[in-house]
Amino acid sequence: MVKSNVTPEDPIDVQPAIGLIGMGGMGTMYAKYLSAAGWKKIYVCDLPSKYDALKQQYQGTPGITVLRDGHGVSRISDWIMYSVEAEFIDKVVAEYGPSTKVGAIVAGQTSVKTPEKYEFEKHLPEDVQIVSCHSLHGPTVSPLGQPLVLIKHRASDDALRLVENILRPLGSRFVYMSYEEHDIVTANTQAVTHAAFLSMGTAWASASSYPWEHGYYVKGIETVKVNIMLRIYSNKWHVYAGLAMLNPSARIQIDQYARSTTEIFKLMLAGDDVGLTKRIYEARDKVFGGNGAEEGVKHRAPILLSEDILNRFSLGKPRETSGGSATPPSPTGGLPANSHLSLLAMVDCWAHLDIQPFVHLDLAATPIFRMWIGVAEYLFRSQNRLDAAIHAALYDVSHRSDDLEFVVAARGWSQCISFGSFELYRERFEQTARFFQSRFEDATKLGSAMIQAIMDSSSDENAQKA
Ligand SMILES: NC(=O)C1=CN([C@@H]2O[C@H](COP(=O)(O)OP(=O)(O)OC[C@H]3O[C@@H](n4cnc5c(N)ncnc54)[C@H](OP(=O)(O)O)[C@@H]3O)[C@@H](O)[C@H]2O)C=CC1
Ligand SMILES: O=C(O)C(=O)Cc1ccc(O)cc1
Repeated sequence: MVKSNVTPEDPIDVQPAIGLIGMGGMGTMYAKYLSAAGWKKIYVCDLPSKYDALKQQYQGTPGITVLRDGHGVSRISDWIMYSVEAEFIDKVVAEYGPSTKVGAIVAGQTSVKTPEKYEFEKHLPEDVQIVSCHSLHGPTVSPLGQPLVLIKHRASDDALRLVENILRPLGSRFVYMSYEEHDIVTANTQAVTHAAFLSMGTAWASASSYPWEHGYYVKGIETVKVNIMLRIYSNKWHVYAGLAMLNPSARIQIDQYARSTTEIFKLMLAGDDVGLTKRIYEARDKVFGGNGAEEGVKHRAPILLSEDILNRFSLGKPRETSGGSATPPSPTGGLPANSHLSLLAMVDCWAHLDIQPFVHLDLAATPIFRMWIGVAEYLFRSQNRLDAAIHAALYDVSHRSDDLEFVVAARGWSQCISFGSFELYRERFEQTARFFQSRFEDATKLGSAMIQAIMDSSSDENAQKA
């Protein structure tokens, strides 16, 4: 085996042969960083039908050799990563797994690990080691400082060291988990968070309303909601479908999210002031402070930037509101009061499932999850803002039609995911995505800048603490 403490500065004949099967968003990102670091033997492939185009694309790129298919890559590589759709992992590993080089180490980049583990165990030869991985961010986000999960499943310590050394140039933070822990954590963080944003998008699209156009969703945390929703719908549908439908824990979390949304909406319709306030306060205390919350949660610095900075990333302009500069600042920033049903339901859902989002935040947060907790925290840690949301939920009907659409959408997504049909999921996703398509380019740029600003501000804070 290649020595585990190898670096890109070592001569080519002692460097590991790195294999990448699947050259979509994630495979391409890994190829870029590993080649730039100086690894000199990187073998890549996608489907054989894309061989010529890929060869053209990588002509002259240092260290990268394009091969026709996964057999070629598997036969010569010491570390191989499958970066293909989770839906196809069975077929792809069944085909190329048996060609894996004797003693090689195999990984998958799939966002859901239960099927990957099963297929690796079924199709990889006994002498092959398994150290899987998962970058907890999309391909357009810089990997620097982001969590990169490593799963030492069937491997020696030396094999793990070698994988760490191969991947070090990404600059990510290694997080160690088992296959099983991975799927529980990502169901708690990604799957249920995506359900909220998918539902927002479907609700707005069903109401034929661009949220940045009528002036309700253009400031502060509304900006975050809109930008992240657009970011998700501009990504590949299969990424979200796979992690929601193939992860055994995800359906339970997504079902609870729909249940929380519906039950809160019923309390709103009934005008049940006491019942709604009790329910929301109990959830708040459990997740953000009070009985049952971790001590550290109550004292940590907030995640989000100031409202003024968030406003810079808005796709729209606020509606003119009455009242001049003498008007005192309102908890809603002068906009019609929003019930923030999506957030009330999120915190209620975390509370019901005994999920402690801040524990996941420190361990394995994706940028989107980090921002979603930030938004929830912004609302729930301010008594004024939370009370304004509860008051709006009960007595202000300006957002009521959006809330109704949201309830229907959340239930619809949960039901779709429970059916487990990729085709149905794709149709739902693409129907909403088509409605927003014209703004994807702007939203991707704004969203990336917003994510970077939030990441930078939290690393500044950490640096100050250190
Ligand atoms: N995008 C994201 O934000 C993240 C994704 N992931 C995970 O990484 C994996 C890849 O995702 P991503 O790169 O975004 O998806 P892409 O769709 O961009 O890339 C997957 C690539 O694999 C190709 N492929 C399919 N079958 C084969 C095969 N038999 N041999 C070689 N290549 C094949 C696909 O071709 P074709 O399109 O023709 O099917 C496609 O080019 C997924 O499992 C995803 O869950 C993990 C972290 C983040
Ligand atoms: O940050 C998120 O949740 C994203 O949407 C990007 C993403 C998608 C899939 C992954 O496996 C990891 C990250």
